[in-house]
Amino acid sequence: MNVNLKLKQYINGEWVDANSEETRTIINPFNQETIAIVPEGDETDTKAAIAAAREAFDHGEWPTTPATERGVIVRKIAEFIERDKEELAYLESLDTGKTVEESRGDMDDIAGVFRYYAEIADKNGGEIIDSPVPNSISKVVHEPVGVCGQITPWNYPLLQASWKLAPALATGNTLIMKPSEITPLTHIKVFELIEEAGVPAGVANLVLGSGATVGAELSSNEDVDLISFTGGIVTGKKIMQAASSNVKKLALELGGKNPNVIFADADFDLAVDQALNGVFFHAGQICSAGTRLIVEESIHDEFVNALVERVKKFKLGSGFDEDTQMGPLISAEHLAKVEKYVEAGVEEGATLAVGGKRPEDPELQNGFFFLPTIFTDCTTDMTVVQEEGFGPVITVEKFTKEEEAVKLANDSIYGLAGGVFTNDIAKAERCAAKMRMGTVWINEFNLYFPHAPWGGYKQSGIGRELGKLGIEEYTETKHIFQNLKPEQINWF
Ligand SMILES: NC(=O)c1ccc[n+]([C@@H]2O[C@H](COP(=O)([O-])OP(=O)(O)OC[C@H]3O[C@@H](n4cnc5c(N)ncnc54)[C@H](O)[C@@H]3O)[C@@H](O)[C@H]2O)c1
Ligand SMILES: C[N+](C)(C)CC=O
Repeated sequence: MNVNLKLKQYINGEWVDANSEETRTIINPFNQETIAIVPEGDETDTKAAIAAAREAFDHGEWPTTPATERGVIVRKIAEFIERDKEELAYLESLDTGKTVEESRGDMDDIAGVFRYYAEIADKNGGEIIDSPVPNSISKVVHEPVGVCGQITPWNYPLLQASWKLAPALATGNTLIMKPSEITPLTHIKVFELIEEAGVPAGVANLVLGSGATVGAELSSNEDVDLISFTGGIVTGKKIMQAASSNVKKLALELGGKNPNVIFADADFDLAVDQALNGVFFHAGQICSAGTRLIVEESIHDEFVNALVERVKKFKLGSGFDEDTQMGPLISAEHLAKVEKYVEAGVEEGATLAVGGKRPEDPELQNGFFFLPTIFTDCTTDMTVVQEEGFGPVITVEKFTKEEEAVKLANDSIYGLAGGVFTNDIAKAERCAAKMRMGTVWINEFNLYFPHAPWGGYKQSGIGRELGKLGIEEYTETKHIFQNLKPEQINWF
């Protein structure tokens, strides 16, 4: 596909190179070929973008533009994403290695997010509340927070960006977006669409560059009012510290080590299928991947055998081949991390049921591939059970009693998501009520949509994206009290 992309940063309505003129080469994780050379911005580019966003917020029209008009513009972005879906899906797969079919699904989801926030942009108009004071009006209004820094990861580049861009724009904020330095292509494209939709100059800015420079400046700069971050827990903690500089509002969407509890009375084939999908989709590089299987002892062996048989038949390959089920990992660095993680599992005594190494297929040698891997005989104290590996690796633990399954599921510093498979709905509801996670799926795994909030308990994060709560992250709430018959107090 021939794509005509600007390959620049977007600051104050202009497409610009990095101040330093430095660049970064973006590579295809399937074959390590160069796919683009983009500007490598730094603190100076970031400061310029923050100044533009500050000016647009403090003196521009966007924050006071009627919400209905902002909704029209956000809806246009959704329409342009639908119009350019093939191009966007192509760029996302080129950049991340995920199958193009999956990227097409992401683009549908992304357009849906912009549509959802376009629809509710003008439905957050505040309320009149009962005042205890006679002859007074007491009203609550919602206002944009101000200048927002937004930082996204490489695994779902544009999807995670849409969860931030759409509500921020709909509510009248100005923003600076920083994508992961290794997957900037669909961000660039969507900023072209933001410009085409008529978002005024300075309102939405895109700075490309590393976390240590651009990300750190966004997090610590006192002209930024809010920082919304999606990424790893270690980075999240750094951002939390940096954001204390001016007590920024903070939204953190961090990692997960997500349990999937399979009871013996579950629909067996459904549970096997969803367990595989819940982990190996996008080669396990999903925050909510159900990498921690907790299986009732009476079906454990049969369940593991069924998983292994299916895993052996997976087709690894280019995301652009129609029969590919699983693409490569994102980078050489990440592949090395996953290998080390698997080595730790072996050293700690887990049994390797399948996978555990790079594939030997000659066609895959230039890509960052790792075989789908299943560990059995796992216990909660193991690194592979506690840490987020972010690769195609399942650990399997056994349980005999419902309370034990819930206890295992909750034995984690994370609390992003989890699943329960059973045909006993009362049991499923009991487990869901006790599982300490932002999302619990019953007889389903890894489903998300714009109307339902997304976020983590415990160290999986702070705040919520999507749904009505997703818009609240981008608004301040103000109480305005008006005395219609003021009287002197005469105290002093
Ligand atoms: N909870 C969710 O919804 C969700 C969704 C997707 C990914 N994730 C998590 O993201 C992680 C994988 O993504 P990753 O490897 O890109 O994460 P990462 O934390 O390494 O990087 C994420 C972003 O932060 C930037 N960054 C790095 N150091 C920074 C710093 N000091 N200050 C500011 N920004 C900095 C990076 O450049 C990148 O843009 C996983 O842990 C995954 O679970 C969570
Ligand atoms: C939030 N989600 C599931 C879209 C991507 C997580 O990595």
